[in-house]
Amino acid sequence: MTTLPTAAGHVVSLRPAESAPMWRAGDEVLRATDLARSDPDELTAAATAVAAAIPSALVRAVHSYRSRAEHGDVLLIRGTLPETDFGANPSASAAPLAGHGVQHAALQLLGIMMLLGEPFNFRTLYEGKLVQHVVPAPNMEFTQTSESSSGMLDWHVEDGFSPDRCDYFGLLCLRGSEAAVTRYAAARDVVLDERTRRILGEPRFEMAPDSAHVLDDDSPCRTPVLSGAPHAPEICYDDHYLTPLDGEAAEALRELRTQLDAVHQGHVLRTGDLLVVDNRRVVHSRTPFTARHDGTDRWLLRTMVCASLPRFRARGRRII
Ligand SMILES: O=C(O)CCC(=O)C(=O)O
Ligand SMILES: [Fe+2]
Repeated sequence: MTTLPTAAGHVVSLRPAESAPMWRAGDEVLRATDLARSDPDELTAAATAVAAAIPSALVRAVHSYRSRAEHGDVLLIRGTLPETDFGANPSASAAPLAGHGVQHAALQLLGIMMLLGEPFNFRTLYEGKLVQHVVPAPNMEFTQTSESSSGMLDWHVEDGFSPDRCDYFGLLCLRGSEAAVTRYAAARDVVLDERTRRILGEPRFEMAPDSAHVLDDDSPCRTPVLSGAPHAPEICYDDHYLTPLDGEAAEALRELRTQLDAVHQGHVLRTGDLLVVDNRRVVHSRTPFTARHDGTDRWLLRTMVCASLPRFRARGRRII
């Protein structure tokens, strides 16, 4: 395994010999089970077989990321999938995990993400699927959702309207697009004067749910934008769904927005790349790409993780 600290985050590249035990564990699971019929708890339990086969160097890298994140709040793990044809991509985020290739990939994604906590989803998001497809969908090109393509997917955190938003999410690339750059900016990298920082730390903002959620009540919640310890600041930001409640708050938000553009890093995801993002400390976005809608489009799998076991248990279920 090679590890490469960069300004953007930490990159870990697995050699095929290191990934092979995980792939074999996945194959064994799939010989006995069709995961398309598994519920979210069964899917998670199945992925423990992959988790148990993770090479120790990767366990160490993920542990160092989750405990100190000294190389950044994003971790890129490369070489997680064998060179396989994953077939035609589905054209909706909530599509089932159909077929051996995508089920295999879902197990790798869940198996590794479990090192950070418990996978979960909102029941209001993509039919509560534990593993969602990030694929371009017809007529969704310019939306601010996982199904967008021709339009920029602007700066956001996942589910900023909810205190239950994930602590981490993982994006596993089955098929990339050279035009699609996944961009990220960490709260600890933005440079702001004391006054702006103070205003952003006050609940002078409202965050509304994004359009991907199907909700009865879509009223916004009051929130600060920056929070947490000074050495590990957290951020709750969205270009479209966050509203400042006064003029000073609006000005502070504009300064933050400028900083996100100034300090961001980016990565073009390729097959087998797993990008792990700290959703409490990082804002992300994705540049436009062209969708063909012919089954050969860019295709990622995404899952979200709750890192606090007491918080996870208090919710009482995996799909909340
Ligand atoms: O497509 C990407 O690289 C990012 C996707 C994303 O941010 C999302 O689905 O919310
Ligand atoms: Fe996102």
